[in-house]
Amino acid sequence: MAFLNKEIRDGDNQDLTEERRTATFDTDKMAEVIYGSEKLARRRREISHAVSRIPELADSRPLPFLDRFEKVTEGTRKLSVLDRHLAELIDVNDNGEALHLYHEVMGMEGHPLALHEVMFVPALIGQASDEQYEKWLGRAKRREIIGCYAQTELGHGSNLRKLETTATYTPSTQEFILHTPTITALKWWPGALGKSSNYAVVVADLIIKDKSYGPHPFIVQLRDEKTHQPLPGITVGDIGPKMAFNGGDNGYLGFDNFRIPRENLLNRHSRVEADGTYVRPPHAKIGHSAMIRVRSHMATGQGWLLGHALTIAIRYSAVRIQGFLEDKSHEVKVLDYQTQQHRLFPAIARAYAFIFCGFETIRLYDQLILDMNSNGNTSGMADLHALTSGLKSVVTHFVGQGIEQARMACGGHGYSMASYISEIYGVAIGGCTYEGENMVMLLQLARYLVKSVELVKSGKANQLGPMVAYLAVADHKVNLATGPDSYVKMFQYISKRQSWKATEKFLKFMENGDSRDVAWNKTAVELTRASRLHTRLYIMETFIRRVESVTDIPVKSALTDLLNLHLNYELLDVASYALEDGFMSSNQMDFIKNQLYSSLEKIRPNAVSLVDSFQFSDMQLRSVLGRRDGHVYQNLFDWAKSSPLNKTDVLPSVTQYLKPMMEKAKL
Ligand SMILES: CC/C=C\C/C=C\C/C=C\CCCC(=O)SCCNC(=O)CCNC(=O)[C@H](O)C(C)(C)COP(=O)(O)OP(=O)(O)OC[C@H]1O[C@@H](n2cnc3c(N)ncnc32)[C@H](O)[C@@H]1OP(=O)(O)O
Ligand SMILES: Cc1cc2nc3c(=O)[nH]c(=O)nc-3n(C[C@H](O)[C@H](O)[C@H](O)COP(=O)(O)OP(=O)(O)OC[C@H]3O[C@@H](n4cnc5c(N)ncnc54)[C@H](O)[C@@H]3O)c2cc1C
Repeated sequence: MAFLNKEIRDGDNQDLTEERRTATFDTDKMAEVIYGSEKLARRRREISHAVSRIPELADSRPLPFLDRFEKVTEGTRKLSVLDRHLAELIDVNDNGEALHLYHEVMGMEGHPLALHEVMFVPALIGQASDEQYEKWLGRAKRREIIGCYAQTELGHGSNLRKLETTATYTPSTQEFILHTPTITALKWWPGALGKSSNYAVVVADLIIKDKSYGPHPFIVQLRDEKTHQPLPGITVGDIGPKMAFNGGDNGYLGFDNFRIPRENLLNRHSRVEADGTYVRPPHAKIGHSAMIRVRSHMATGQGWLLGHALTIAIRYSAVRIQGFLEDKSHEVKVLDYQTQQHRLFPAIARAYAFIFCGFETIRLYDQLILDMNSNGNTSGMADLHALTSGLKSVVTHFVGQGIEQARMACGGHGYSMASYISEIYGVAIGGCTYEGENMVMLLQLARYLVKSVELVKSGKANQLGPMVAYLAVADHKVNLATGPDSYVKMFQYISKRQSWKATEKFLKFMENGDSRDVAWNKTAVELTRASRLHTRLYIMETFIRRVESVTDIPVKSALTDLLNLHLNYELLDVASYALEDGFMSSNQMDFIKNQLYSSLEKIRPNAVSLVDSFQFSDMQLRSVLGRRDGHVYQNLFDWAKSSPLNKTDVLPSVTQYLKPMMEKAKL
C-alpha cells in the first residue's frame, strides 16, 4: 500500500508510524507547496540523499561536543570538501539548491562563507557599478576572495548616521583614507570578519573637503591574498564566543589611515569624481539595499528554523508516552493533551505562514532590484523598507517564542543539547537583533503608518499604497462565521484603530508643546503595537492568498485547517483591542475560542505529517530527539555514551580534587 506520508520506513518507532499512517495528504505534495515547486522539493530530497553518500560531508562528531576552535575547524573542513563536490551535487546557478545544500552540510552554527553569499555578494550586486562588477563580482562568485559586510561598530549599530569610521577623500592621490578614530569606531560583530574573510564591504562615513556625506559602502582588501596576514594598517580579529553561531568568526576591525583607491567606493548609485565632486544617489537610503535583502529573506529563513524545532517537538510528542486520559490501563502520547496541541499547533501554522509570506516578500525585493537596476526606479523602496522592517521584527519574535515552547514541550529532554533546540533558539533569536534591532525596526514601520494616517486625515487617502488602504476604510460589524475574509476585516479594524490611536496620541503631545522627537518617544510603545498589528495582518493575508492558490485538494484541506487555527489564534491574541470599544462581542470571543479548540482536534491526526512535510533530513536537524526513526530512548542513550566525559570511568578531576576531599572528610 502506498502511504501518503513518505517518511514511513520499516523499523521506525511504531507510534510514529501509526501517526504517519493517518496522514490525509501526500507529504511530497505538501513539500511542493512549502518550497514553491515540485522541482525544488524533489531536488532537496535528491541533494540530501547524495550528501548522505559522501561520508566526508558528515559531521565528524556531534556538534554539541565540540569546543569553539573545533567547530570553526570542522566548518572549514566541510566547506573544502563541499567545494570539491559542489558541481556534482547541485546546479551551481540555482540559489535554492545551494541554500539547501549549505543548510544540510554546514548546519546553522556558522562558517567562513556565511556572510559571503548572504551579504557580500548581494552588496556588490546592488551597489557596484558595471566596471566594479567586472573587477570584483566574478572573483567573489568563484570564491577567489572571501568577503563579509562590515557596518556595525562597537559604539553604534542601530543609528547608522553616527558611525564613526571615516573614509576621507584625498584628491591629490585619488584615494580614500579609512580610519578608526576611537575604540567605539572599531567594526564589531560582522560575521566571518574575524579570521576568514580577506575582503569586506565596509560602511564608513564619506568625508570630502571636511564635509560629511554619511555612510557609504567601500570594497576593502583586509588580508594578503597569499599569506592571509592582515595588511599593514588593518587590525582584525574574532570577538569571542556568542550565544550561538559559534562555528562562525564574528569579528572586529580597525583602520589606521588605511588607503584605498577612489574606485573602491561602490559607485553604482553615488560617486566621487576625481576632483572630489560628489554625485548623489537617486534615493538617500539606496546604500542600505543589502540590509533590505536580508530582511526580505528572513521570514522564510526564520519559518524554517521554527519548522526545525517543531519537527523535533512534534515527533517526540508522538513517541513520548506519559499519563492517562480515559483508559487508566494505558498511558497516552503527550501529543494527545490539548495543552500540548495548543502549545505546538499554532506554531506549526505560524511556521507555514512565515514561509509563505517570506516567499511573497522575496518576490517584492527581486522586483525592486530589477526596477532599480534596469531604470533607476526606486519608488518601491519606502514601502518595502517599511514592510520588511515590521516583518523581520514580528517574525523573529514569534519564532523565538515558538521555539522556546517547542523546547518546553519536550520536557527534560528538550533541555538537553541532544534535542538541539537550544542551538536553534540561539540562532533564531539572533534575528531579533541583527539586521536592525526589533524595536528600532518596528518604529521604522510606525513612521510609515503615521504618515499614512496623516494622509487620510488630510483628505489624501487616494495616495495610500495598497497595503495601507484599509487605514481609510469605514468600519462595519463583522460576522466571523463567514470565512477568512471576515477575520481579515476584523483584524483590519483592530490594526487601523491602533494606528489611528497611536497617531492621534503622538499629534496631541505635539499640540501640547512637545517636540516631534519627544512626542514620538512618549508614544513609542503604542506605535510599536500598531506596527505589530499591521504586520500580523499582512502575514494573515499572504497565508490566505497562498492557501487559496493551492490546487491539490487533500493538501489544500490540511492547509485550510492550519489557516483556520491561525486566524482564530491570531484574533484571540489581539482581541483586547476590539473588546475595549465593544466592536467585538463576548459571544464572538467564545466563537473564536471554540473554533480554535475544534481546529486543534482537526489538526491532531495530521500533526506529524505536517512537520514531516518540511522534509528536513536527520543530518539537517542534528537532533537526537527529533530523528525520523523516533527511537528516542536508544538514540539518547547512545548519544550520552559518546560524551567525551564518558571516555573514562574515573575522571582525572575526580582523582585530583574530589577524592582527596572525600578522603579528608572520612578522617
Ligand atoms: C538570505 C538571508 C537569510 C537569512 C540571514 C541569515 C543569516 C545572516 C546573519 C546575520 C546577518 C546580519 C547582518 C547585519 O546585521 S548587517 C548590519 C545591520 N544593521 C542594521 O540593520 C542597522 C539598523 N539601522 C538602520 O537600518 C537605520 O539606521 C535605520 C534604523 C533604518 C534609520 O536610518 P536613518 O538613516 O537614520 O534614517 P531615519 O532618519 O530614521 O529615516 C529617514 C528616512 O529614511 C527612510 N529609510 C531608512 N532606511 C531606509 C531603507 N533601507 N530604505 C528606504 N527608506 C529608508 C526612513 O523610513 C525615513 O523615511 P521618512 O519618509 O519617514 O522620512
Ligand atoms: C548574530 C549577529 C550577527 C551580526 N552580523 C553582523 C554583520 O554581519 N555585519 C554587521 O555590520 N553587523 C552585524 N551584526 C550587528 C547587528 O546588526 C547590530 O547588533 C544590530 O543592528 C543592533 O544594533 P546595536 O547592537 O547597536 O543595538 P542597540 O541599538 O545598541 O540596541 C540596544 C537597545 O537600545 C534600543 N534602541 C536603540 N536605538 C533606539 C531608538 N532609536 N529607539 C528606541 N530604542 C532604541 C534597542 O531597541 C535595544 O533595546 C550582527 C549581530 C548579531 C547579534
